[in-house]
Amino acid sequence: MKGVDHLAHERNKTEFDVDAMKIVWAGSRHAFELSDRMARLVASDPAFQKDGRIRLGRKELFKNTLRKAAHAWKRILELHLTEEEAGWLRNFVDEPSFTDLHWGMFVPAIKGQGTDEQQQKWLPLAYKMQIIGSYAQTELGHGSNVQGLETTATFDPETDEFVIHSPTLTSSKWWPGGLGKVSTHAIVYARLITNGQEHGVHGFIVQLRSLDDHMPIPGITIGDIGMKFGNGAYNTMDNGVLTFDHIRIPRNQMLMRVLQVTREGKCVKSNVPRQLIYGTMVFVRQTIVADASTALARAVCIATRYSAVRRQFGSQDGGMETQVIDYKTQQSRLFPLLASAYAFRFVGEWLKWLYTDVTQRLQANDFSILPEAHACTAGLKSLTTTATADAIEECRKLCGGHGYLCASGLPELFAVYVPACTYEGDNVVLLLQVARFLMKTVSQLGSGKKPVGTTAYLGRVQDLLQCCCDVQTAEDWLKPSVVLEAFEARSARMCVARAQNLSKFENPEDGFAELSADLVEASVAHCQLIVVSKFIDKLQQDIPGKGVNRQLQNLCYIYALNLLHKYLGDFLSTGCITPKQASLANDQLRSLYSQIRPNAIALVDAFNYTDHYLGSVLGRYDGNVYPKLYEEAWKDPLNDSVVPDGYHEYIHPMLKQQLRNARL
Ligand SMILES: CCCCCCCC/C=C\CCCCCCCCCCC/C=C/C(=O)SCCNC(=O)CCNC(=O)[C@H](O)C(C)(C)COP(=O)(O)OP(=O)(O)OC[C@H]1O[C@@H](n2cnc3c(N)ncnc32)[C@H](O)[C@@H]1OP(=O)(O)O
Ligand SMILES: Cc1cc2nc3c(=O)[nH]c(=O)nc-3n(C[C@H](O)[C@H](O)[C@H](O)COP(=O)(O)OP(=O)(O)OC[C@H]3O[C@@H](n4cnc5c(N)ncnc54)[C@H](O)[C@@H]3O)c2cc1C
Repeated sequence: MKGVDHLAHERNKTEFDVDAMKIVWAGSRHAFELSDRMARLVASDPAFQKDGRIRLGRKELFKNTLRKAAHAWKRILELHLTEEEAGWLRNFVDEPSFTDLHWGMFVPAIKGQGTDEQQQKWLPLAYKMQIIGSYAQTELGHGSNVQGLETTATFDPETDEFVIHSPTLTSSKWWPGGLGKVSTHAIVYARLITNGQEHGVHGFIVQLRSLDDHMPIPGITIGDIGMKFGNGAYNTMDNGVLTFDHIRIPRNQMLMRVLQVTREGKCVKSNVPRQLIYGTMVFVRQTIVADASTALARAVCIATRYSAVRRQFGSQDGGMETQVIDYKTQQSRLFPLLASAYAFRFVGEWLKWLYTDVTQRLQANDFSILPEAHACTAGLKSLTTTATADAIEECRKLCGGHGYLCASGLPELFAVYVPACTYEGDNVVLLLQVARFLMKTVSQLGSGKKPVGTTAYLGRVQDLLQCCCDVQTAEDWLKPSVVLEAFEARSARMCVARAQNLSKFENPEDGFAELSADLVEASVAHCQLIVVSKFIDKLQQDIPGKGVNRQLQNLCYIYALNLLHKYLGDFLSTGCITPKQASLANDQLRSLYSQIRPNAIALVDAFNYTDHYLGSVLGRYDGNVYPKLYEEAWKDPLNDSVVPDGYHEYIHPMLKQQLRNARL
């Protein structure tokens, strides 16, 4: 059987309506149609082809990205694409570029932290791309510790200006995307100083380059920070270094929604909390969670299709060998990743809803759920990006040797994805933020303050500390209430135990530092509970399409029970379940793998990825892996000549030398 036939055969086994699942995956029929149209538009446009990208040198690669970004912008204008359509188009172009920072951080920062007048002035310029913006927060010396940033913005009342200055080497802005070679402006985060007093870190709109000849404004030193991990990958982005030598900007270029500086240099606080200065990060972290499912689905799609095409061992009587997807070990590594892709999709959808809700409340001056929004975006960003980065590497291994070839698409996907564990907040630092939120919530339980939202379960902490898991058979693990209670009890018990340990310290900050590794584990448990509960919520919705809900149920339980298996130490040590119940969960997991198996190919087809987007010979829709892999090898520049360049200089003399030695 050829690879092509393998996948056709697999598709015939499907037990659910794939088209209906495509809509569930996309979020709505509208989102499906729109993303499908944009995917095809990009795939059919030769200007967006990606072949050979990994072989380009840095300069060529970067220029290629500039060309694509300009072409994308041209198409956006010609076709009058909406912001939503343009977002999809960017996704399928599949190449990090300065436009990400412009649309994803510069514009949102002005929207979130700028006053109405500032928005009226700057947004039209940004929307028309008459200026290009970056987000310059991180410095050489500090990234995580935002309050430790050293760049200063000192108000000069004589001229009604701020003087932006880099006082030390470590105060050099370092990392901002789009900054190195493209951006004309940036939101620069600096310590505000007025009348000799410090007022914390704030954002300032600073012009960096001339709009006429692109030369840096005098007093500004700016460039790219150099090559990053992997070929192609994130090297399409010009992450930059920037220093200021007493650069003057008008007073009205400080983003003043949170704090206003008057003509006299007086600071006047508005009614919005200081934390809103961090609002852009909340927005981007939310988009990163949605993107995690996209990247994970891509890797899983490649590994699943290839696992159905690939055969090793098991031939009987000269018959065909076993498809590697039929090995239980392959299933136990692959199917939880497939389930995670769906789980992250749904939690991403929910987080988007939460973010929209918070934004509306903020506009009405209701700041009550900002701490929860921060904890959820930080925690889920950390959880989903860590899991996705690990999963991409696991998918590479699931594809055996061929997974290591760039033609598999996996090395570049890994290299481009892995910094998501660091940017927008190091994943451990973010989990520590979640831990602070959880410990605060637990400490307030005694005062009668009822936790709400994702921490509502902590309000039932007494019950959760005492509850006994009600599982007697493997089938009992298919009850949503049972699974939910196990995850709630585990998280609640871990939180309470950490809080009790913390209370033993005289100084809470000392305790927090000493127990930080344990605290991070509690944060992970809490975030996993959120993902499981949002998946279960999804199952309660009316989901049309033959067999679709059944598949989603299977995936949901695979996600939850695999976590239970992986984090068994937590569940057993907190006494949430017994070893016998853990063993029943494992039995159920194996059964679920068998049920998912015939649907695996259709479940990845439901992602609706074009071959262009996947960029993988192993993950081709038609399964025609071997002929294409063979064809691909000959495209390598090393194969341009039969005898390699360097033969006469290095190989030939060596061979001759050996011949001479042999004669001696
Ligand atoms: C192809 C061309 C196409 C063209 C078409 C264009 C159309 C395209 C359309 C759209 C494209 C969009 C694409 C978008 C994609 C985006 C790409 C993103 C790329 C990624 C680039 C990366 C950027 C960055 O990395 S920016 C830098 C990020 N830096 C960090 O994250 C730093 C991490 N550190 C922190 O967050 C914190 O400062 C801290 C929390 C760790 C600090 O701790 P601490 O010192 O304790 O904090 P303090 O300042 O004292 O404050 C404590 C209190 O504040 C609360 N809090 C903290 N953070 C937040 C927050 N974010 N929100 C709310 N509240 C917060 C905290 O809980 C404390 O509260 P408490 O009540 O006092 O306890
Ligand atoms: C590809 C990429 C793109 C980026 N784009 C931008 C951008 O556009 N704009 C921008 O401003 N920045 C950008 N950044 C910077 C990024 O936001 C920071 O690198 C990130 O926030 C991590 O900060 P750091 O580098 O200071 O790490 P560090 O904080 O120095 O982390 C080093 C180690 O210390 C640990 N650590 C740090 N603090 C603590 C703590 N309190 N407790 C326990 N452990 C701790 C971390 O877990 C980590 O293991 C980008 C970074 C990358 C890699």
